[in-house]
Amino acid sequence: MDNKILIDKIVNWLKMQVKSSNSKGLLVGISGGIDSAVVANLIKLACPDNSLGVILPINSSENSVEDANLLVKQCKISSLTVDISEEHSRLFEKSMEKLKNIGLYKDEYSRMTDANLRARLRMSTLYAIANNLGYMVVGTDNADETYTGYFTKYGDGGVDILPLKKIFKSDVYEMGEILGVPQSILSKAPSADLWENQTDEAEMGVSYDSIEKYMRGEKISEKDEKTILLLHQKSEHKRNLPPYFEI
Ligand SMILES: Nc1ncnc2c1ncn2[C@@H]1O[C@H](COP(=O)(O)OP(=O)(O)OC[C@H]2O[C@@H]([n+]3cccc(C(=O)O)c3)[C@H](O)[C@@H]2O)[C@@H](O)[C@H]1O
Ligand SMILES: Nc1ncnc2c1ncn2[C@@H]1O[C@H](COP(=O)(O)OP(=O)(O)OP(=O)(O)O)[C@@H](O)[C@H]1O
Ligand SMILES: [Mg+2]
Repeated sequence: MDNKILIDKIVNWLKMQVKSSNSKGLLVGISGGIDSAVVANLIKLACPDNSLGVILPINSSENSVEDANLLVKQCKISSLTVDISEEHSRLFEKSMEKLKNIGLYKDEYSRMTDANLRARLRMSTLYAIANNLGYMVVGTDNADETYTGYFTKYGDGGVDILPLKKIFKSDVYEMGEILGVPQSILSKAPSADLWENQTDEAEMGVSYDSIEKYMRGEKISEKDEKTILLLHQKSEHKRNLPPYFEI
């Protein structure tokens, strides 16, 4: 589908979601990356007077905060910044200290523990703001991330609606270009920004290009196919509701 038409369709869908849920508006976390840049533009178009972008730095690089602010200017969305660096380090250190005290702490998982806590603290903060405003939290996960499970369960995955869930990353970029997203955001490598120099493709071990080809049924290398399948299988639980004991 033509990406201009896609934008109109998603904007209409967002308006319908607000109406059918009796919500007062929509908000999104703005990171300085392309997915949230596109979502911020879309919610501003759908709800010009009742949309909000929230910038949530956690010892984030100056560069990503700058890009987040640039994006706010570009799409003219109302915004606020809540720096939660201190809350993050306090909670992380306090809980890990308790684990250390009972001899259970595992240093090798420390980086991922810290990273996922960032995503979940952002989720909690977004919901605190959404509760107060009567808004819904809009997620930014795209088709590639959904398929590979490249998101934190109940972190950036903990949202009310997902406008990009079926959209490939390459189409998100094209939509970004059409919407006028700043060049610095369009040209940088996708990153969860959860630790220094993290990039999505290096961490997943496969390129977005291969993921999309695979999802379209096109031929890719055996190695990439194996990697994608493993990521998909390992993350199955994230795409389902929690299993429960049936009486
Ligand atoms: N089979 C199973 N059935 C039910 N639950 C299961 C389970 N296996 C693990 N779990 C649970 O899931 C947890 C692991 O899942 P999770 O906490 O998500 O953690 P995990 O999948 O290990 O890590 C999240 C990944 O997403 C990436 N990420 C996060 C945030 C944003 C972005 C981005 O693109 O911006 C990327 C991050 O870099 C990392 O690679 C376990 O601690 C356990 O609680
Ligand atoms: N510093 C931040 N402030 C507010 N929200 C954030 C921040 N970092 C991450 N998020 C939220 O988590 C989402 C997931 O991050 P992710 O990196 O997948 O998307 P992105 O940064 O928008 O695009 P890209 O994948 O190209 O980096 C973001 O889209 C955003 O909604
Ligand atoms: Mg990012």
